[in-house]
Amino acid sequence: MAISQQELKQQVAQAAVEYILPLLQANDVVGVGTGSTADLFIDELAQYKHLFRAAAASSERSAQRLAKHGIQVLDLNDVESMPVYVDGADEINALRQMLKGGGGALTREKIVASVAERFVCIADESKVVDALGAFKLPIEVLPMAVASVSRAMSKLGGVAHIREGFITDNGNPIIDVAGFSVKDARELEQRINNIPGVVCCGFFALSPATVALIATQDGVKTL
Ligand SMILES: O=C[C@H](O)[C@H](O)[C@H](O)COP(=O)(O)O
Repeated sequence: MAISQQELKQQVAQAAVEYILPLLQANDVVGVGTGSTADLFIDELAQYKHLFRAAAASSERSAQRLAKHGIQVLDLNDVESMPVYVDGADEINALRQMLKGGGGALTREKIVASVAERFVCIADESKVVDALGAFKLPIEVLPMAVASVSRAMSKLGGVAHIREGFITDNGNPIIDVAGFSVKDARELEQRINNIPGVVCCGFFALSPATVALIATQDGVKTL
C-alpha cells in the first residue's frame, strides 16, 4: 500500500531532526521554517529541546508552535549565526533551487535562512520538479504596488492575481503569478527582486538549499 503524503511528511520531519542533531551544540539557535512539513519538524524537534538553546522562527505561526513546546524563540536581531535552517518547499529542482511561499511566509523565510550556515529543505516527493514554475509564484509586495508589480509580471509573461483575504506577518499583500516558463530561476529571481514595490519573491534560487531530504515511497533520499 502506498505511503500517504502526510506519512511522508512525518518521515522527512524525523529525518531532518536526525540530520541536524549532530550539528547542534548546547548554545546554538535553530532556524525554523513555516508550513505543514515545518510544523511536523517542530513537533519532532521539541523532544530534543534540551540539546540547543533556542529557535528563530520564520512566521508567527511557527513561533507560536515552538513556544507551545517550551522552545525559546529569539528575535532574529539577537541572533548572529545559526548552524541550520530547516524548511519545506512548494517545489524543488535538481539544483536544490526552490519555489516557496504557498503559506505566505516567504519573506521571513528568506531572511532567517540568510543567517544560517545551511538550508536543509524537507519535502515529500510530490515537490520535486524538473523546472520550477508550475506552482504559482508568490510575491510579497507593498500595498501601493499591487497593480504596478502585476503589470510588470504580465510583461515578463506571467498572470498575477492578488491572494484574496491574505496579509503577511509583515502587513503586506501577496500576488500569485501563474504562467512562467522558468529556464533560469536565478535570473528571474534577480529581475523580480529589482522591480520597485517587490518585498520578496518566492524563488529561492540565488541561495538554494544546501541539502534536501526528500521522502519517497522507498525511504528518505538526500538531494
Ligand atoms: O510560505 C510557506 C512556505 O514557503 C512553505 O515552506 C511551503 O509553502 C511548503 O509548505 P508545506 O510544507 O505545507 O507544503
